[in-house]
Amino acid sequence: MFKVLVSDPISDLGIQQLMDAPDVLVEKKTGLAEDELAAIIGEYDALLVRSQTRVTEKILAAGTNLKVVGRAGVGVDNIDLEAATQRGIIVINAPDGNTITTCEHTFAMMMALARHIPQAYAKTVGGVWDRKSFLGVELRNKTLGVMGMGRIGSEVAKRAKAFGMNILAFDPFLTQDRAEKMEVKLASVDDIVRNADFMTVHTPLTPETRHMISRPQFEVMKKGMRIINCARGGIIDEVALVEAIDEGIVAGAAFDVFESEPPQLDHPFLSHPKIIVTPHLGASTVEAQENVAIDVSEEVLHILRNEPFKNAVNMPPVAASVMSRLQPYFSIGEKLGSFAAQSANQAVSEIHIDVAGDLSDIDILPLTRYIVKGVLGHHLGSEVNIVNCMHLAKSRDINVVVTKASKSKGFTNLLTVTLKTQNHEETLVAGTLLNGYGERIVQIDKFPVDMAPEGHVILISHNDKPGIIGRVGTLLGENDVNIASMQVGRKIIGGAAIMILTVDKAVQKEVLSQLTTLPELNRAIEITL
Ligand SMILES: NC(=O)c1ccc[n+]([C@@H]2O[C@H](COP(=O)([O-])OP(=O)(O)OC[C@H]3O[C@@H](n4cnc5c(N)ncnc54)[C@H](O)[C@@H]3O)[C@@H](O)[C@H]2O)c1
Ligand SMILES: O=C(O)CC[C@@H](O)C(=O)O
Repeated sequence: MFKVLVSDPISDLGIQQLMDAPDVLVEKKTGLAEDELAAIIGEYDALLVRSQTRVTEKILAAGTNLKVVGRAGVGVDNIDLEAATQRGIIVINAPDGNTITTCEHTFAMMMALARHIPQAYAKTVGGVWDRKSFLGVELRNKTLGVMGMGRIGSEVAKRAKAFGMNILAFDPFLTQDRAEKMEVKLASVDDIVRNADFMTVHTPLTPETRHMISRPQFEVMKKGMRIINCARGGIIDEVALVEAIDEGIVAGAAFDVFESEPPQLDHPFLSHPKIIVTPHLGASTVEAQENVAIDVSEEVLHILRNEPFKNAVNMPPVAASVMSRLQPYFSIGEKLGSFAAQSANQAVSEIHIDVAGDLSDIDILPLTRYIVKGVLGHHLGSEVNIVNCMHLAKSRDINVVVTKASKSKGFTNLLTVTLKTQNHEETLVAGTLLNGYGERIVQIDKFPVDMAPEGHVILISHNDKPGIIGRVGTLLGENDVNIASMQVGRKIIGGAAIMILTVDKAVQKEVLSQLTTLPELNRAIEITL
């Protein structure tokens, strides 16, 4: 039974599928301090948060059973990603579910800012009928600068067009082609600052975007600019903004987010007549909260059940079309890695992965990860997973080298894993998926073989001499080891050979030792797949 802790308020409807899952127990404990959460997290396999819980290194270190942290939302700045990656904890988010909601909030803020809605409301309900102080501006024919044309920025631009606005857009990944398709004008930060009437930011907060609008930008800014931030506090320099409003450069600002949340009571935004604020409500609609909770619950279930998942923040994204081609090879890839690691008898210094066949034209990094996980998993056990395997390999000075080729010896795809040791020994295992037969190992070192990689395998190296197969069979029989299948591979008659036996149960160490005392037999090891 998997235990899932929900530590922030998350829509019940959204997590219903987790609550209904027969193999999952969901517990809700919100408002816990770091120490309280660290004290109990060890019991849980998954943690579900919104933005309130700070998932710190301390909490992740105490989460000895933790496999996944799910963030019901986009931003993961409340989660220590590096600490999670080092521990092999997958961090997933729900990037799509609140896009429209946040875009609509941005629009609500822009319109409220243009027409002074909050200030006018406050006066009206306070008994003052003031029609003079709140002269607004139209959006039509105004220029809107959008910084960050990702999911939310693009939706904002689309709606702004419907309002008759002209759009200047800046995003390092926005091409001229895409800008034309979206009917926006590609611009620089400087163009926007100098020419827009309204400006809205939709970037993540990164070292590069932190204070991307600060004193130097305010100094050249078009007078009367109105600024909206429904992305992350800190993208716009709060202190410089207040100064720019007071100096008459900026006409007003609408902020949903703050550099530090919640802001202190004496934060200048809270009392400034030209600044309107909401308490990080961008994603707060019934629909968005359900969407993100549904998305994140689905992913958590996949991860707990060892099923393929997407949206892992601490792993590079992979297009669905690429994933569907790679996925069938994950299991054989991991088994090849594990087989090679069990077969190598020295510390590994390099994992060489060769992928030949029709997978050679796509990015095979996810498959590489499964193979590396297979190699490291033999020694590191459950500590290693596809999130931390590359990091673990690097931290152990194990070089991962990947090569690709289009020719694959007649197979649709042939995966070859070669482990190199510091004293230049090599262990090679190659495998494939055979139509109608499933996973096969087709080569071990220089020997062509044909075996299904499963269960307990005894791998013997010997000299190709008469009688050896009989002696091995007799010894195993005497020790109650039942042989399910046997294969022998050799390159030349009488030369070096290998014998691969699949047996019904694990073989005792003493039996393997006895095997090595047989004449002409050089090595006998057990490999479990
Ligand atoms: N207020 C809320 O409740 C709320 C809700 C959802 C998302 N958000 C925030 O909104 C922001 C945007 O979310 P999204 O889902 O659109 O993300 P996204 O990843 O789809 O888009 C972000 C875009 O910013 C661009 N970008 C990165 N660095 C940039 C730079 N230096 N200059 C210009 N553009 C840059 C990226 O190329 C990308 O296109 C994020 O910060 C997210 O955390 C806030
Ligand atoms: O309401 C929330 O959980 C925060 C939403 C938002 O900031 C996000 O990053 O998804």
